[in-house]
Parts: sequence; structure tokens; C-alpha cells
Amino acid sequence: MNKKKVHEIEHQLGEENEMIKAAIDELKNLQKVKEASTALKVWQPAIVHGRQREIVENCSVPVDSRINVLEMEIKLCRQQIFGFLKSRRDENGRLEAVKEKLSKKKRFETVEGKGGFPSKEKPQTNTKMEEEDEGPPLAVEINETLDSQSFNQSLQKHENLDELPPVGVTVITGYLGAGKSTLVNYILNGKHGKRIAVILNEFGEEIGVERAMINEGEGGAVVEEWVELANGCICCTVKHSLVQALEQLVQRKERLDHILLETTGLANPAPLASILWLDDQLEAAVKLDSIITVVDAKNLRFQLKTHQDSSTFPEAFLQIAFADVVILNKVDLVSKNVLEELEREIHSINSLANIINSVRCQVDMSIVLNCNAYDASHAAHLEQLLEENKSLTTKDLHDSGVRTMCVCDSQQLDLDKVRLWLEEILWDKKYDMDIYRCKGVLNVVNSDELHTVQAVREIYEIVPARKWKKEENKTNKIVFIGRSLNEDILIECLRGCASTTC
Ligand SMILES: Nc1nc2c(ncn2[C@@H]2O[C@H](COP(=O)(O)OP(=O)(O)OP(=O)(O)O)[C@@H](O)[C@H]2O)c(=O)[nH]1
Repeated sequence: MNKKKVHEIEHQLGEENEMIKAAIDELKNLQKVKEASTALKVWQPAIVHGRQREIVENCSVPVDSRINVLEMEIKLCRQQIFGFLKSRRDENGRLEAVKEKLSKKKRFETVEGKGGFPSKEKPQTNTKMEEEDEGPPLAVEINETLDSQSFNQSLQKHENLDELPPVGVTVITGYLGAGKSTLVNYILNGKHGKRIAVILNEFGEEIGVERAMINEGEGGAVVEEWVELANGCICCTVKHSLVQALEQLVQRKERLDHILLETTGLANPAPLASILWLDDQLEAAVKLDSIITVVDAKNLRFQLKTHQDSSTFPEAFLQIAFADVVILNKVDLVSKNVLEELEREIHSINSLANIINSVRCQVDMSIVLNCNAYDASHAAHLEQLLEENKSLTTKDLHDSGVRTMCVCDSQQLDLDKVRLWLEEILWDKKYDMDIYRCKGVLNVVNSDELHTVQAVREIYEIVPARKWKKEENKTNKIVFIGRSLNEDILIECLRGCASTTC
């Protein structure tokens, strides 16, 4: 399956390469024509002059406009190639992971055959379906057995798995000791009746410790699965294991309402969004619900300042910058004044985030489950956020240089131009801006639908959300969160995306 996909990607890459070559050849020829036509205006020996005229006369296309179009085509081809290379890398990575898992499985069978498998590590597979499931590479515990009737029902439902709505994934991040596990515990014990799977990412020695410290819900959530990902941080080394873990979980989609993914305290949450957005198979089965960052009110200032004088950027900043919800926890340990300052500080890093104060993460469940922070159907909420950010001044500069900026313009936009612009600033880092997060609503030419744009690091998505309402002011509003943001350039670029046909 993966091999086939790799071949497909390679085929597409080949085609894209051919197109780029053809476009470059044409561009070279056109540039010769352009040079020749310029040279015609300069004195030349007659024979050279004649040759130049011939080149110009043989060219029937309007050179300048064709050159512009070709340059655009080449750029698009490059972006496509960039995307294919990335997919190929991901696919190859997954292929390797599957191979490794296969070889492990072979080892497992050999050991089991000799009766020597340590019981703790042996997966408790109680049904045929579970035996057939490919487990994630690391520890997986299945806490439920199915009787034959529910197994059959489950199998029937299994056939219609694709028709089920995607399962929401809440990423819980936050600095070391902020209260992430406390939040997971709280959710699992809440009276919401949801069936929840938990994925934990801990470093080597900690494996199993987190698991033991979290109490499964009693009368609340049914913990379907615990998946512990070892050996590294989700944002780098265990990415493939995470994809596999998610894939395994969604095989049981009919028995799951939600997935919680608790990261290590030193994780940068951005790559997680890209995993959930970029993986085609996963995309239909799971969706990023929201990124929740738990913040320790007592220690936040210290955590933010720790790296201020060094070149490394504190994870605490990034975790706040990417958050949709910030739970300002341990408010019992600070005064009201400090709390207000902290709220200001958090908003100066990320003014889009919804800040909730808490003691022991006791927050309203609706804030943490089914936020739909990335869902186009929640365009109204997004619009409200953007409206609040409109008044934001660019002088709200945080010490770190991380700032939030809102740019607005009322002209109808050309979607291709918007894509090119976003790719320039997110992928090519044109203008040296470091954009962590971007959210916006767009008024697109030839469309009566409001479009939303979402970006986390280099991954972005533009989707039609709903029809514009009559009374609405069709303004484009985009909020950027990042470092070295340049308001003038952003506004100029947004205006440059205006459609010329309207
Ligand atoms: N006083 C006070 N203590 C809290 C609060 N919330 C959590 N704690 C305590 O803070 C400590 C750390 O909480 P955890 O939930 O383990 O934090 P964590 O973010 O999962 O920690 P790591 O996994 O090490 O990153 C525990 O001793 C909690 O009991 C709070 O609101 N007030």
C-alpha cells in the first residue's frame, strides 16, 4: 500500500519535473526574444540585426505577459514538487516503520512460540478483530473485551467506517508540571459519558509512569485505549508511531468519541497539526479539534524568561503561541494582580487564545471537548475572534518579538494569488517573517461563500465555510501570530491578492 503510494508520488514528481523543464526551456527562449527585441533598438552590424529581427518576428506570443505566466507556472511547479517530496519522505518513513514493526512481529512470534513473552508486554487481544489489528509499535493496552454479539455489530459498523464523522483530537500541551495530567484525569472522570482514547508521549524512563498516575474514568469516560509513545518527542522522532497509533485507533472509530493526545512538556505542538492535516488517510478519520495549552500561573513568568537571553526559544512561548485555549492553571497560588498581568502577557503572545483560569484544571467540559477550533463551520466564532483582534495595535510587541497582528482589506481576493502569497511567507520565509499561526476570513472573487484560512507553521488550508449573510460586511481579515512580523508588508501583500477581474 505504502509502496504503491510512493510510486504514485514518484510518478507525479516525474510529471511535475517534466513540466518545470518545459516551462524553463520556454522561459529561456522567451528571454532570448526579449533580449533580441531590446537589442534591435541598439546599433548592431546588419547581419546580427537581421538575426535578432528574425527571432522577434518568429515569436507570436506577447513576450512580457507570457514570461509572467511562465514564472508563475514554474513557481507553482516548485511548490507542487515541494509537496510531493514531503509526501514521499513521509510515505517512506511510514514504510520503514511498517517494515520495522513487521520484523518486530516476527521476533514476537518466535519468542511467543517458545512461551517466553513477558506478560506485561503482551497485548491483551481478546477478539479476532483485535488480533487482526496492527498495533502501534509500542505499548498498547486494550481495556475492554467484546462479546460475540457486539463484535458482530461492531464488524457490521466497521464496513461503514468511512461514513462515520471524523473523531476529534484534542492536543494537550503545556510546560513541565503545568497540570496536563491533571487535566486528562479531570476529563476522564467528568460526567460526559464520552468514550475517550488517550495517547501519551513520554520520554524513555517515564513510560508507564504517566499511565499509572492517570485514573480512568469511573462512571464518566470509558477509556478505550492507552497508547504510550516512547523514545522521543512527538514533534520529532515518534511522528510515525503517532500516525500508526492514530490509524489503529480510528479502526475502532465506531467505539470512540474523542482522542486526547498529551504531549511531553517540551513539545512544540505545531508538527502535530501538520500530522493531522497532511495525512490523507487520517484526514478523513480524525480531525484536529483544538490545541489546549495548560499554563502554570506560579511559574509562567520564570519559564518565559528562562531562555530570553539565549538564542533558543522557550517552548513555553511556542505552546502559548499555537494554543486555541490556554488554561491558566494553579491560580490558587497567585494574587489577583499577578493573574491579570499573566493574562495580559498571554494575550500579548497570542491574542486569539481563549484564556480560562482554573484550579486543578477544573474547567467546563465544553471548553475542552469538541471546540471545533479548526472547523470551517465555526466561522462565526472565528469572525468574532478576528473582530476582537482588529483593534490590536502593532505596538503590542512582546519582549520576545512574538506578536499578534491583524490585517484587513475589503477587496475581493484571487484565491490563487492568496495561496501563492501564503506559500511565499510560510514556506519560502520571504520577508524573513516567522509565522507560527494564522487564522482568517476571506472574501473570494466569483464566490458567494465566506472562506476561512487556517495555518499552523507551513501547513495551511483555505476552505469555503458558508454563504455570506446579506447584512455582513465582506471584509478580508487575517490574524498572524509569529516573530518579525511586518505589518506594512502583510497589508501590501494582502492588497496585492485582490482580483483584477472585479
Ligand atoms: N496548587 C496547585 N497544584 C496543582 C494544580 N494543578 C495541578 N497541580 C499539581 O501540580 C503538579 C503537576 O501536575 P501534573 O498534572 O502532573 O503536571 P504535568 O503537566 O502533567 O507534568 P509533566 O508530565 O511533568 O509535564 C501535581 O503535583 C499536581 O497535583 C493547581 O491548580 N494548584
